[in-house]
Amino acid sequence: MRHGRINGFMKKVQQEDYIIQNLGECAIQSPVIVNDFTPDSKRLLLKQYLDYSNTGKNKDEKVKREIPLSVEVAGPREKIFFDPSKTKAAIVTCGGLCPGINDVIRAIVMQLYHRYGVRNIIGIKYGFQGLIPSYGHEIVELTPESVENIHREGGSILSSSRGQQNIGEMVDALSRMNVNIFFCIGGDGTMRAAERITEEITRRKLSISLIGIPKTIDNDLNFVQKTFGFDTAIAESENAISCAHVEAKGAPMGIGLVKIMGRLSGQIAVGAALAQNDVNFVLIPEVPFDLEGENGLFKALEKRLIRRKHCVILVAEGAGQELMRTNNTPQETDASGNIRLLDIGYFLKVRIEDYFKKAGIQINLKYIDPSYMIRSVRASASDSIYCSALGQYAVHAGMAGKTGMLVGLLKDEYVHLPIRVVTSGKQIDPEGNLWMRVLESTGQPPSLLNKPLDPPVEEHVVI
Ligand SMILES: Nc1ncnc2c1ncn2[C@@H]1O[C@H](COP(=O)(O)OP(=O)(O)OP(=O)(O)O)[C@@H](O)[C@H]1O
Ligand SMILES: O=P(O)(O)OC[C@H]1O[C@](O)(CO)[C@@H](O)[C@@H]1O
Ligand SMILES: [Mg+2]
Repeated sequence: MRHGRINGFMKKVQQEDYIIQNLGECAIQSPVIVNDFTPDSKRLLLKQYLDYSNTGKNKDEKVKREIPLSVEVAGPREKIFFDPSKTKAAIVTCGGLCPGINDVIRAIVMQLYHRYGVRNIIGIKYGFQGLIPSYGHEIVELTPESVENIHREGGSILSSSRGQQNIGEMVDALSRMNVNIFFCIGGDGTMRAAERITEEITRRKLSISLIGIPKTIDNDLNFVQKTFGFDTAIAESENAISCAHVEAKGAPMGIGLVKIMGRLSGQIAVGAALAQNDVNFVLIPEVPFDLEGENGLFKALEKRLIRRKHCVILVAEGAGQELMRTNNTPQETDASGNIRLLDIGYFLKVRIEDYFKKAGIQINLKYIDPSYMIRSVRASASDSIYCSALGQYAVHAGMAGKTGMLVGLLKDEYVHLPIRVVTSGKQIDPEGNLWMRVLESTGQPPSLLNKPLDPPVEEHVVI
């Protein structure tokens, strides 16, 4: 039996209260096409926590061996590891810019200063470069006054960078500067670096806590329900999609083609399509498609144009890369080792125009690429709320001496995740409900392939 607070009164809540009424037996087959129907017998456990505080010694052993799959819940701890009056904290921001970085920096500084009384907080400039003396970047002091208004601006007051730095040299710098807690704000690359930095700190037996905060508009960190900046990026994409829709409807046989960021995952494209509902085709890296052939994109587009006279296509920048590459295409990478993508937006524009020219159908295609405009803005209200929470929970974790971990939302709960589990990359499941909802709301064919793909060998991690 559980208790719930309703209108200020405590009310006993029992399992019977959660039974849903049915009008009667359902005897008619549903016309909805999905891979998995949801049976009434599938239920969500309500806020189940597990408390193993009275287990005596070897608690970690107990978690490893006896406790079912679970993660540590974030929050202030009764006992902390670092003495606030002697604690020095450092903050770094790495990888691409993202809405909300300044909100997180502000939240960390305010929480350290006002809740814990930490007075020594520094900012590392230009990502991990700032820890390498030869770059000559200054170290900046962070105070409540210096961060007071930074959340009103996009970008990062500390700036950022890409490119690998020597792990040993970075740990030398942290140790030389007597840093006790190192907050790393970044995406998958940053977390891979953070994992290696933690290993080196552990190898040297240093008492430096490393806490990650999940930043990236791509929302591609495993187990993290949502990275900060993602919601804002979706909201910012809306304008480009609306404009594409207006342009498509404003001319005979109009096509609005929008390319949106999203390197290895189409999370932003999917989110924007579901938020916008003017999109007719969503193309993402996780779902391959053919251009030509009876089931390919061109034929589907032609059918749609004949039927509705206009069409909006939203393509994630990482989609359809295999259509543009030949065996001789060089595989270029950026300074951090991320694969440089070929331009699917321009490629599709040229190929679609070419197809309809050959088919003798006059179209009007307008191509929009909002590019960096979706990530260099300030955070939306919902992202700002998320960023403050992440900053606050990161400080609680750091002060408690936790390390090699990241704070994040999982199943609507703030949790501590070991950094090693988040870096493997999160993608949209083409068989999952999210993609099914995209297919339903766009009306695009379930597959734009002429030949079905071989079934996947690996199983998806389901959380
Ligand atoms: N395996 C690694 N070892 C050491 N450093 C790494 C490693 N992977 C990435 N880094 C470094 O981490 C930093 C951030 O990585 P990256 O540029 O890939 O951005 P990110 O954190 O993934 O963010 P985003 O994808 O949102 O831009 C870079 O300085 C990069 O060189
Ligand atoms: O800043 P850069 O190096 O051009 O990076 C662009 C990439 O960064 C991201 O914005 C975030 O990883 C991606 O969506 C995009 O592919
Ligand atoms: Mg990345």
